[in-house]
Amino acid sequence: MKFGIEFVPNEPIQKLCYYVKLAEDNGFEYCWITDHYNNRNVYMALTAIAMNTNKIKLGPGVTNPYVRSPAITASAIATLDELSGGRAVLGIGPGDKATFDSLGIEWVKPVTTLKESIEVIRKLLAGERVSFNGNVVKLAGAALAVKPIQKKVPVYMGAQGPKMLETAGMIADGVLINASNPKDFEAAIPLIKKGAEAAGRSMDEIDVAAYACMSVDKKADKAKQAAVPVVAFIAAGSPPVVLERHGIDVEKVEKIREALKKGDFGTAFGAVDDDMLEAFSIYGTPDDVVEKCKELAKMGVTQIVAGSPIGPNKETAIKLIGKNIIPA
Ligand SMILES: C[C@H](OP(=O)(O)OC[C@@H](O)[C@@H](O)[C@@H](O)Cn1c2nc(=O)[nH]c(=O)c-2cc2ccc(O)cc21)C(=O)N[C@@H](CCC(=O)N[C@@H](CCC(=O)O)C(=O)O)C(=O)O
Repeated sequence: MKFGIEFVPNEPIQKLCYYVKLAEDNGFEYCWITDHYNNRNVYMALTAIAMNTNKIKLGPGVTNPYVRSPAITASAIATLDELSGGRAVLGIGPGDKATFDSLGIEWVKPVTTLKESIEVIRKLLAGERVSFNGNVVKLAGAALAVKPIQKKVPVYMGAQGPKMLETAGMIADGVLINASNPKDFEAAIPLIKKGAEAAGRSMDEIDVAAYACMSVDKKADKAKQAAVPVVAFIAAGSPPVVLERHGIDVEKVEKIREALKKGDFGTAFGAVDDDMLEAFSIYGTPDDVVEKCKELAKMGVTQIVAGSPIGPNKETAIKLIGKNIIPA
């Protein structure tokens, strides 16, 4: 099992560099930085992290082809790969509607847009002069003047919907799935497999990553409390099919949604119950978390990404994961 770590760049980048270096020293292999316009810039964060680390692979987890043209993403990834000595990975997904609404961007054909974007990004990174007349993506003789170090920069897709998962199986080197519970992978992996088989690929070529809400502490209850706020947002953003899969009380989720909209975090977090915590996070002592990681491995997960909050105390949690969970 590979381990990754996710950070939202919503705190000073110098702090992120410290945490990622600590994660690298504790055996984490991947660092994923989320990409939302309202947080610190993803590529500036990745640049600083690349300059402060030596081994950990790093990349956006995940960017999207709407806020930046695929050629700009290809240029950023080639630059990151050169700067990091060949450690860049590209995590790219369809982005989210709320963001595009606030930016006045039309969310055109996400599956097609992802497919075409990944195709042209790969061509640009391979040093080709690209003319492409797709349904969505158009290029006329575009080429990069910067070459990545890696012959083939791994491309991971952020995906949750069935078509997106199938597409990831067809074209991606990895899939980053925002989920923490084996039931979600029971549903997702057959779809990825279907896409892989349709493209004549084997599942061995695909790194299936659980992009999980994780909270680790020596005290289980402290870990549980720290997971509550993140789980509230996940529950509120989960489609009905996911709530049903986990038998989550829809009324309680509606209550959380309304409270979050009003900024009433006390009510929202107070409505988070154990079913939601089980469904949408991996929390507890290192031993608890090892057991949950083993269950995910049995489902076919090959990378576990420790996502927010990581633990009540990030530094302690990173060390606990490095010492007790990664080696297990
Ligand atoms: C578009 C959407 O795909 P989805 O994968 O479910 O999107 C949910 C999330 O994956 C998406 O919002 C991600 O960008 C969220 N996301 C992040 N989003 C961000 O904006 N920033 C992040 O940092 C981020 C991180 C992240 C990490 C892991 C992860 O799994 C997701 C992450 C969807 O609705 N898909 C459906 C429908 C697809 C569709 O639109 N089909 C249409 C059009 C077909 C076509 O496009 O050609 C049709 O059938 O007509 C499906 O897959 O079946």
